[in-house]
Amino acid sequence: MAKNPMRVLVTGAAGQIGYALVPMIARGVMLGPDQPVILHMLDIEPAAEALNGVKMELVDAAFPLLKGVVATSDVVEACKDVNIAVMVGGFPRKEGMERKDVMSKNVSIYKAQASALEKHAAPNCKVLVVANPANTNALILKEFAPSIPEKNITCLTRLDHNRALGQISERLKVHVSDVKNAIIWGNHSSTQYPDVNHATVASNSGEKPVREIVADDNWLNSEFITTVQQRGAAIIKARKLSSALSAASSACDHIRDWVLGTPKGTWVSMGVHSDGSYGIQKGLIYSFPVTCENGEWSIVQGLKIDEFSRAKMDATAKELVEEKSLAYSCLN
Ligand SMILES: NC(=O)C1=CN([C@@H]2O[C@H](COP(=O)(O)OP(=O)(O)OC[C@H]3O[C@@H](n4cnc5c(N)ncnc54)[C@H](O)[C@@H]3O)[C@@H](O)[C@H]2O)C=CC1
Ligand SMILES: O=C([O-])CC(=O)C(=O)O
Repeated sequence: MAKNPMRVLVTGAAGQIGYALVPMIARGVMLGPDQPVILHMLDIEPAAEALNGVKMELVDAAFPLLKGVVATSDVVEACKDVNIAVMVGGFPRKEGMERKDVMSKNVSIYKAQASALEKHAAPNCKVLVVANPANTNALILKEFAPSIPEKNITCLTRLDHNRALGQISERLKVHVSDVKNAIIWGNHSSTQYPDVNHATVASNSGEKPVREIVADDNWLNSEFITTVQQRGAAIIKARKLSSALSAASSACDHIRDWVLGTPKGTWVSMGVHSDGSYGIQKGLIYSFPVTCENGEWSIVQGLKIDEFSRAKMDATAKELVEEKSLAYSCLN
């Protein structure tokens, strides 16, 4: 029997990530090839004409899974009964800025949209915050939408996770799908800690630790980490615009794995509210390794953390604590 359509909200849908993301959702990349969708697209009034253009293109593309499109600048209409909310709306950073430099413009959006989601989204709506500073926007959304369960509010660090896999695959000249279980700890910022201490590479003789196969701790502990941390800035330098197709694709990966589950033996990175695991302050939205099953994520437990990792995990947590107070000062 055909499934009922799921309603998927994309905010900032007239922007560049939105433009890459909505056709992926309409093609089934996010929720699977047998899951019909109704797209809810929100943007601000000055972008209404462009948003309508995106809607026209969605109609023109005749996607079999797309059962309806709502294009609006009314946040209540946009949030009505949505099952998934992908929060992209906001302002991207420009060359030379850190992601927290867009804080004052973006956190107020997340405070305002929190109550609309809380009041009008479907019960158990899953929320993914993409707009920067992603962890802190998600934290603000969580704090101003107290009736949405904490476990339903996440932020995107899957792009960083995929970047880490990509760098290892380039270095080893193996296919990226043969590399797994990297971890992004912490903030989606330049303090994030890309950790490959538990990552593996598939080979003819089974899975081998990335550290053993790369056999260059100096590279793994320095250049690899900074390349992943600075990849967003490198894309901005090259494109004069921040990453969009990779962000859209990673947002689909994040929701797909959350809803449909992670493959056995594989974990992914998600920004989720901390329950105190690995000594990270409770309540922060921090990126952890997670597995997903039956529509729920859980933090992978029991990984051995060495001194080098501990210091980096704490440094990025400290930045999140500082961002939280900066966010509240912007809201006052
Ligand atoms: N977490 C991650 O991995 C990544 C996050 N980002 C972030 O995603 C965000 C969007 O990036 P782009 O699409 O490149 O930017 P963009 O500027 O092309 O699009 C953003 C859209 O949001 C809209 N918008 C602004 N205020 C809004 C509001 N109150 N409600 C609804 N829509 C609103 C704008 O009108 C615009 O159409 C930025 O904050 C960017 O830094 C970008 C790449 C990766
Ligand atoms: O770097 C930026 O500003 C955009 C972003 O978050 C990324 O590409 O990871």
